[in-house]
Amino acid sequence: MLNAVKLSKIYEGGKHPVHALVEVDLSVEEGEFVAVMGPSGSGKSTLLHLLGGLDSPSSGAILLEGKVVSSLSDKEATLLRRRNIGFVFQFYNLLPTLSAEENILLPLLIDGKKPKGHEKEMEDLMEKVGILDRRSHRPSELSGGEQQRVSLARALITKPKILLADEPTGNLDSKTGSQVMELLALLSEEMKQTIIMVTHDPKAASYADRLVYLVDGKIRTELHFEKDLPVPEKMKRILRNLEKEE
Ligand SMILES: Nc1ncnc2c1ncn2[C@@H]1O[C@H](COP(=O)(O)OP(=O)(O)OP(=O)(O)O)[C@@H](O)[C@H]1O
Repeated sequence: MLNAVKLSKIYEGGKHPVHALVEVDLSVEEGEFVAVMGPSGSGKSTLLHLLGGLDSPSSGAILLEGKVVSSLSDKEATLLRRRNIGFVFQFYNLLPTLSAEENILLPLLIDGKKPKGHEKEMEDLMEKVGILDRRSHRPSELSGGEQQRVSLARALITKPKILLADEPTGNLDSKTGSQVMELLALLSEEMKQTIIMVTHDPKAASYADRLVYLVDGKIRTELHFEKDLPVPEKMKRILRNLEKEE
């Protein structure tokens, strides 16, 4: 589904160039749920931004379903993002004046589509993420967990090939965070949604199928979890890996 080949990013402009990513190779299968962890400054967000076409690499390539997407014009990259990539962020990024359902339909409007034909999809999605009874609420009338569910539905309304999540539980309490992670795991398992998630939280990472651990812009370790391995067992392995790194 998604391949990064010798992906490097150098930020120029400061006193010294920063080598944020150094020849990273990564292949993600359809329906796979990958967690990316690593110390602060190890290149996690840079990787996510490059994979999502928000920034371009200094060298190397990104292929989406075999097609090179890392050297597109700005216009092409915008269309690619709109139609193939869903984003979820730590602070939800919902528009405060719009209701939950208006927020969810926004990506379709931006893409010039009429929301009318998508009512059923939207309702199915709202039901799936558990906010159907909150459809008319504005973000300020929703809890953090509910807002994150709205932002998840908004990211999925365009049926993106890849869902990219940057610290999706970073602003949630532990219980609400676990509920959101259960939802992501369910989406990957049942809807074959491909997900790449950056997180600092070992518990959140334990819901993924694979952990990619970055250090100094390179993949230091990868843990592949067997299917159906319980979350607490995955967490033990992740914590063991973190101990080894520290
Ligand atoms: N726009 C930029 N210009 C210059 N340097 C940058 C820029 N963005 C990131 N960097 C640097 O690149 C390196 C990797 O940053 P990145 O944000 O990808 O790390 P991260 O692992 O996501 O960190 P954190 O966990 O703290 O969010 C860091 O040294 C950072 O200071």
